Amino acid sequence: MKAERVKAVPQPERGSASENLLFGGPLLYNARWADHRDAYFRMSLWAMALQLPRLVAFTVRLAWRADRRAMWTVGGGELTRGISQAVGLVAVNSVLAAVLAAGGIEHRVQAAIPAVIGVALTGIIGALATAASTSGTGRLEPKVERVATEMYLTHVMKVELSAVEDADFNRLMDSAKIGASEARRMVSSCTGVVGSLVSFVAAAGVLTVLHPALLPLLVLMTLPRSWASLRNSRSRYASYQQWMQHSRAGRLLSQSLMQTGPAPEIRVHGAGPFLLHHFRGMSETYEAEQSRLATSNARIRLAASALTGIAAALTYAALGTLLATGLMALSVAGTAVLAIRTGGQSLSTLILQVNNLYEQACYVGDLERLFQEAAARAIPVGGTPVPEELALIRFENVTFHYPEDSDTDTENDTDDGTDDERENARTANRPALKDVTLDFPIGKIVALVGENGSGKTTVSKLLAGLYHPDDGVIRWNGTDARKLDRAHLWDEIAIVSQDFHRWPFTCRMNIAIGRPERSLDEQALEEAAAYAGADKVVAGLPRGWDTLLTKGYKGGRQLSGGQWQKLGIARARYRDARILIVDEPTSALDAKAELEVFDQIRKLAGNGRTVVLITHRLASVRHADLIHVLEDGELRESGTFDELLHKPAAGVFRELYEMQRAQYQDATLPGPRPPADATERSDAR
Ligand SMILES: Nc1ncnc2c1ncn2[C@@H]1O[C@H](COP(=O)(O)OP(=O)(O)OP(=O)(O)O)[C@@H](O)[C@H]1O
Repeated sequence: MKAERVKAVPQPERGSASENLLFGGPLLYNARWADHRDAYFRMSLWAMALQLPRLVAFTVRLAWRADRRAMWTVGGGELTRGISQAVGLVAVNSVLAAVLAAGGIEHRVQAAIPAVIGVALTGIIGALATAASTSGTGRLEPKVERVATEMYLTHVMKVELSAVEDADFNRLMDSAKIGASEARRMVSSCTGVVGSLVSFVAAAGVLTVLHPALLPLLVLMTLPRSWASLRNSRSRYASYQQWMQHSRAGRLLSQSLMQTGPAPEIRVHGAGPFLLHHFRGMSETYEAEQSRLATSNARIRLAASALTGIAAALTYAALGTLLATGLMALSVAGTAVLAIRTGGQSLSTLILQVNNLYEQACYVGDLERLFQEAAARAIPVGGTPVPEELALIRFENVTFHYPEDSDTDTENDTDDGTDDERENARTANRPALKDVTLDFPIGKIVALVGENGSGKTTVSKLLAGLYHPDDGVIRWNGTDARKLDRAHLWDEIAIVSQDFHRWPFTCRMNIAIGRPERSLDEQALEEAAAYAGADKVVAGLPRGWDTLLTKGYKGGRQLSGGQWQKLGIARARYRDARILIVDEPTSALDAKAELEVFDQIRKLAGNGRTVVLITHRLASVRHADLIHVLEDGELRESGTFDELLHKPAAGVFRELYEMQRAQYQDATLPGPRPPADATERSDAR
């Protein structure tokens, strides 16, 4: 495919050529979305400043959880450092006062000695405190990140599937993930703030004692830079929020070039240069945003520097006036200059650290928000236990829509949209299941058949408790599935979905992960593998059960699609649940393996388990106890294989079956394949 030309001047609000071509439109979170949904964009600096203490407290709680001792070391170290700096400044003042006093030089030097010792001691104490704080921070930071990440993962792991599929929740997950690592950095920013605050307070105290007018001037000197830093942090954060989806898509492109999965297709289809070209296109669009940010930041900094310069000139002019008018002694002026320098430095560090803290707090705020959002969308814990003597699961008038993106523009639904847009909106809002009533008798094989997109997998996902109906109810022996304890419900279910996960672990773990809480049971593993025909796959691997099933790692092996499918079935078998859902279990299997698998599935139902079989191979559902036929999200017919085939008026099932049968009837065959040795003999002749 010929690559599209990427626009020289990217126009983010309309989307770059790459975004439009590959992702169907701009990937920015737009202002409308931000206005309505993200309070942080509407936040003034003042409002954020009010939030800051709460977010600092949140990080301190994380640090407390991670390592209390290290936290005390850091806090104590920073406090000691600041105090020693303050005492040092007072000692310097005493040294200067003694040296510049009247009298003989010998006498003056002697008088200064205790203060000099004080300066040295405070220096040593300050250095020791800094060392303690540095080592404490080094210990604390990785632990805080680990604790924050663990909390993040724990929350994410517990949300409903609908949240995981939601674009807004994904955005929050992205931002909060950064929050977990920013929490780590926030620890050192917090310690930096404590340290520089104490130093500043010390210098400010000394300065106020020297002359009260000097303190406001010192503060004035640093105000412009504080404003500039905070403003820049805020615009960086806002830009990140807006461009996050874009960056994720750019990473997706670069990662596809590095991953083993798409590697063969990328090579054979020559998609590499195409992807690289669009990676560049996406990056260039983002670079334009970064340039905009840099220019705006530079302008703000320049204005702030000019204002700081004016304030510094004012401060030193005031000091000169005090000195010239005799209102301040020379020794005091010397200390004042030192205090202004120390105080100024502390204040600059303080501003830098507060600025860091502010930026980090924005992300940590997202982490906190994720915790709240995840808690609101968490899978409920507890409920009615699943009935012991389960006889029937019934769908009663079930209607279900897949959750829509909250960012999806419903304006398309209005009269202003084009016909295509209205058609798209209509399709997007169409229910995946419409007023479906059907039964799953326990201990039987129930097949779900129908054309692509007819709703078979959706039925199985609702049955598995991954979603709840919008209308109607799913009853387990009469109890609404919503009321059932979801952990119990899932305990009853094993699922082999069409895209079951191929774990990049050993062969053993790829099956054992079907029941991760159970300690490894080698015999059960062997049985599950034999059940699915995966025993031959294991036997053919260089390290048997211990073979790593992923390419790109030392000793890693890749399996064929059919071999993977056997492992997937073995995994579900190892789970040993009462209800087994198999979605296209044999699509990648050869004819012999397919027959064997269906035979095994039948035997399973014979042992009192329920098998829900989703397949397009209609001949394979011959032995099902009950077949449900779906079309466009609606149940068209139900019955046994014979009932559906021999209905007086042909239904969907018979129509589909006839089509498949016709494909085989066209072929005229000369006879069965002769035995292998007979073929060889005839070839020899
Ligand atoms: N996660 C999802 N989010 C939104 N829509 C979905 C999702 N999964 C499926 N759909 C839509 O729901 C409808 C039913 O899909 P479903 O996967 O249940 O069909 P199916 O009968 O299993 O199809 P197939 O035979 O192709 O596997 C389709 O229109 C599909 O596009």
